[in-house]
Amino acid sequence: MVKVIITAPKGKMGSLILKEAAGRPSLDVAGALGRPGADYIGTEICGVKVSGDLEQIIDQCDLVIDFSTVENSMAVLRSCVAHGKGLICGTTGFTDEQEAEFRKAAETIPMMRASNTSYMVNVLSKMLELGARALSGLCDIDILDMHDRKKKDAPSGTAKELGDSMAKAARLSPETDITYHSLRAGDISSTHTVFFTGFGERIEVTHRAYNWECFANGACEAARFMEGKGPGSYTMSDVIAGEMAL
Ligand SMILES: NC(=O)C1=CN([C@@H]2O[C@H](COP(=O)(O)OP(=O)(O)OC[C@H]3O[C@@H](n4cnc5c(N)ncnc54)[C@H](OP(=O)(O)O)[C@@H]3O)[C@@H](O)[C@H]2O)C=CC1
Ligand SMILES: O=C(O)C1=N[C@H](C(=O)O)C[C@H](O)C1
Repeated sequence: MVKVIITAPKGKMGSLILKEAAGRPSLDVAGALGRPGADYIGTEICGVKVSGDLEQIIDQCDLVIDFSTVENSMAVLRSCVAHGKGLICGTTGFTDEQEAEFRKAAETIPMMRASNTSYMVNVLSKMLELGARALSGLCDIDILDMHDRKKKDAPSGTAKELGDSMAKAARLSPETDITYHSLRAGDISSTHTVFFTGFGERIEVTHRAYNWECFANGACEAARFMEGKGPGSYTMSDVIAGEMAL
């Protein structure tokens, strides 16, 4: 059983992950980390005590699951490195320098950076690699991500990851061969469409999340996958590989 600490227990993602993880026999939720000073610090959510200080509780876990803010995630990363704990980070919007710090950390701790933990999105990514390999040079490739008006980052982390994996598979540049578009409006839940646009014809591939449960389920699957793993960089592709026999 993996002992986890879950951050942001009042956040849209953190609250769903906590609820899902608390009901899974494969996970033991050892604690939750809330925003210091928040009125819910010291209370219990889903039967789990919420602390405002990771240093006080981190030794009780094997792994931290963090879907919060860029600022908090950087602090969580440094704590995990200092204490030799694993980390699944689903937060998006990091700078290139911050992403490099995650990669460096993977030399000493088990690390999973995953901008999208939905099983279907990670299957979609494999399908898109095939599309990009078959169609590169024959069409334009565009990615449109649509999210609610409160989302902080654009393009989404998913759009960037899908672009990176297509570019790698088809030997393209993710910056110059793929174009990114973002719409932030109302309460749209995560929607990604990839357009392969030729002349006289076009392919559009879309993933729509109706809510955030697919991401919470995937985060818990990822935590189960991380059990017993040593230092290194792991991805959702590794998590789904067993299920897809890839
Ligand atoms: N990888 C994936 O599959 C997915 C990733 N995401 C990403 O996850 C991140 C969070 O998204 P979402 O849940 O929608 O955002 P929310 O705004 O709902 O949640 C952010 C949470 O961070 C908490 N927080 C802020 N500072 C701290 C701190 N110092 N210590 C502990 N908690 C803190 C806030 O606490 P408080 O409530 O007290 O303000 C809040 O609950 C985003 O980057 C988003 O893009 C989202 C969906 C799926
Ligand atoms: O903020 C969100 O909602 C989501 N963020 C992630 C991203 O930036 O790709 C994953 C998913 O799209 C939901």
